[in-house]
Amino acid sequence: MSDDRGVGHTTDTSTLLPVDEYRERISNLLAATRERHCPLDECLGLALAEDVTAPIPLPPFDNSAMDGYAVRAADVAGADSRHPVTLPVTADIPAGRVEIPPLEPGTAHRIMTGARLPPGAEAAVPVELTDGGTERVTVHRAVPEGSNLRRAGEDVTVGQVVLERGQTLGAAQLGLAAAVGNAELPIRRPPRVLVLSTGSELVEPGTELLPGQIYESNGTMLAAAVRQCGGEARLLRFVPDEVSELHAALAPHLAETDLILTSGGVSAGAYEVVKDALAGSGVRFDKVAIQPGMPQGSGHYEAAGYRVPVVTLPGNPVSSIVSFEVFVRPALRRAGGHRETRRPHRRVTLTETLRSPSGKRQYRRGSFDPEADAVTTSGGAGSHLLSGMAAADCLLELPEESTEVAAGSTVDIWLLSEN
Ligand SMILES: Nc1nc2c(c(=O)[nH]1)N[C@H]1C(S)=C(S)[C@@H](COP(=O)(O)OP(=O)(O)OC[C@H]3O[C@@H](n4cnc5c(N)ncnc54)[C@H](O)[C@@H]3O)O[C@H]1N2
Ligand code: MOO
Repeated sequence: MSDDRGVGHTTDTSTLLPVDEYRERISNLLAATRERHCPLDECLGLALAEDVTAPIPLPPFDNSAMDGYAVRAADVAGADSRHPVTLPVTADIPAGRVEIPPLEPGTAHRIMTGARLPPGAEAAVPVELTDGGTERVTVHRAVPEGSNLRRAGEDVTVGQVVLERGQTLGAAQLGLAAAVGNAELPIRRPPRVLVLSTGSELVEPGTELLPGQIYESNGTMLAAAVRQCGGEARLLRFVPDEVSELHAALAPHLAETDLILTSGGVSAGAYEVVKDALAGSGVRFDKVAIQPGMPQGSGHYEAAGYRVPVVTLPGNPVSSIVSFEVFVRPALRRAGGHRETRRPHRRVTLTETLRSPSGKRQYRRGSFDPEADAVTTSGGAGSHLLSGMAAADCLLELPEESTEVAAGSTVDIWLLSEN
């Protein structure tokens, strides 16, 4: 039975592995993935393998920032509502027009936003400050030289590094890569993760649930967590608590797997299939000084000439996702070439008093209030309380030495919504 610290009293904490040491061990388990070139629309969330430099400036040419008229500033210098200036319109320049006639003194060209500026033009007069004429245009207000223009290279210069190796490619980064002319980018291949749950009590969601059965949820959750951090997940759903079935499920996938990630079957019960199948064959089972997530396994799965890294997470759903966050996510980020391997951390004020188990680093689930720079827990400490995890936008990190953290004190949080 667990107390409200979310941990039973049976564990001798002096034998537990420190959290940071175990995280390091998992990170060292995975090799960096290979570099390859990838079309832009397949690069979202991946890490850049090389710096990207701009072969062209941005904007590539001087252009108008407004729909209106390209003019010489002196030609409209005296214009106001009582003394409008009228100029002949001698060309029409839509965006994309390549050949542009020069602007002669005393004339205007009608020009659209993004269209190349004609030689000789010094400003653009927005159409709202004119009568909108197409043969002749009457300008009601003077505009200073340089108004409403966008100069070549004012955003990006030729040779500038626009994206850096290790950067995670999001929407804006991919937009910039396209804007300077890249059809593809050098990226690091996402780590391929085989996700497998174990447990004879598990039933496919969407089917009937009999007494004693539960819907399988860890596989879906962990596969999504892998994808969210830039990995490629193959979800094998689940196998019953049978050692032979576990080996059979893994066999067809070993050639194209960088990490086998299991959940369940690693604690002290009579039917611990993961432990039974993997112990003594290159996988170590340890207890780590973390709550939730104490029983962990890691090493290499060796079969049919393959040697594939494996991490076995505990089956309790919150233990499973929290230990993914703490141990597996940083390893996958590093293997996939991402510069940022950790979630953003902040020090914020705790709104309530929390008890935590001595000798274990506890991760509680929380809601961060950026206005108050404060955090409140979402649900209790129990490792079965998945709805509190789903409501959370951060993890609270309570250190090993603390048994009580008072309301008003400062705690570390990891923001789950960013990066
Ligand atoms: N005598 C002891 N019992 C337990 C210990 C211990 O040290 N001594 N450790 C406890 C802790 S802490 C954890 S965490 C769990 C880990 O157990 P397992 O990894 O062996 O996981 P299971 O027993 O298979 O399942 C635990 C729990 O989670 C549910 N589960 C499992 N897989 C899934 C899934 N894919 N989807 C949804 N839910 C799943 C399962 O039904 C159980 O309720 O052990 C404690 N016990
Ligand atoms: O305390 Mo267990 O590790 O339920 O997670």
